[in-house]
Amino acid sequence: MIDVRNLDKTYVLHTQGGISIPVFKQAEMHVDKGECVTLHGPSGSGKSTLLRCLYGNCKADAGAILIRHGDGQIDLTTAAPRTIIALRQHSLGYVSQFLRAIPRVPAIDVVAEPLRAMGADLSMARDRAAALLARLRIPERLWQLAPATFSGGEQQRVNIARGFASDHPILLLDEPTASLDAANRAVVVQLIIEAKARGVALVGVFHDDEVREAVSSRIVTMQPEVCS
Ligand SMILES: Nc1ncnc2c1ncn2[C@@H]1O[C@H](COP(=O)(O)OP(=O)(O)OP(=O)(O)O)[C@@H](O)[C@H]1O
Repeated sequence: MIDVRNLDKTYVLHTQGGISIPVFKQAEMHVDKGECVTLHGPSGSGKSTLLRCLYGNCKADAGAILIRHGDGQIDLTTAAPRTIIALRQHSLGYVSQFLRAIPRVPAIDVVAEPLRAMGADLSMARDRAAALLARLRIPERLWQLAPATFSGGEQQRVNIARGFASDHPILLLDEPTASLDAANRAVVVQLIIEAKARGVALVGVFHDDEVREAVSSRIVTMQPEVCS
């Protein structure tokens, strides 16, 4: 589902004297259906950067990122913006660390939106959204409110519900359990295990050791590049 080949990434800080920050060189990764591959390594080793590259949010300097899309594959490093939009609509989901929702949209519609974009009808998408919000213990009285006033953990659970509501065959998870208590972490672990069983290919960063142990099919260890 994902094939990363010889990927290089260096940030260049043009506004700070052109300083270079090498992040990874010749990175390789392969993810099959039904696997959860975990990126692990010290702070600053490039886990979030690699995830952002896999979502097309960060441009690599060299190499290829092949993503399964329908019957074919798309190389994210060379794909046109409209191809990346189609890929995100149908094939590639992403749970970021923080919820970025359109203001004034009720939580239930924030969660239902990716399913609607895939063509689901409104009542089916809202039913699925409601089931996930309930599973993630968001009180029903909040469902019709916009998440802007929710607590950090509530916003993150809305974000997770949104990621798992759609049926993307690939799902990227950037520290989805960071601000959750033990009971909610357990729900997220269960959602990941169920997604694997459905054949979803997942790539995640999990700082919590127990979560990592529970969900990982394989762990890819990243080391910080040393500047010379
Ligand atoms: N937008 C950016 N511009 C310049 N440098 C960046 C940018 N984003 C990340 N970096 C640098 O790239 C390196 C890798 O950062 P990244 O956030 O990918 O690491 P990480 O392994 O996810 O870290 P953490 O575990 O602390 O979240 C760091 O040295 C960071 O300073």
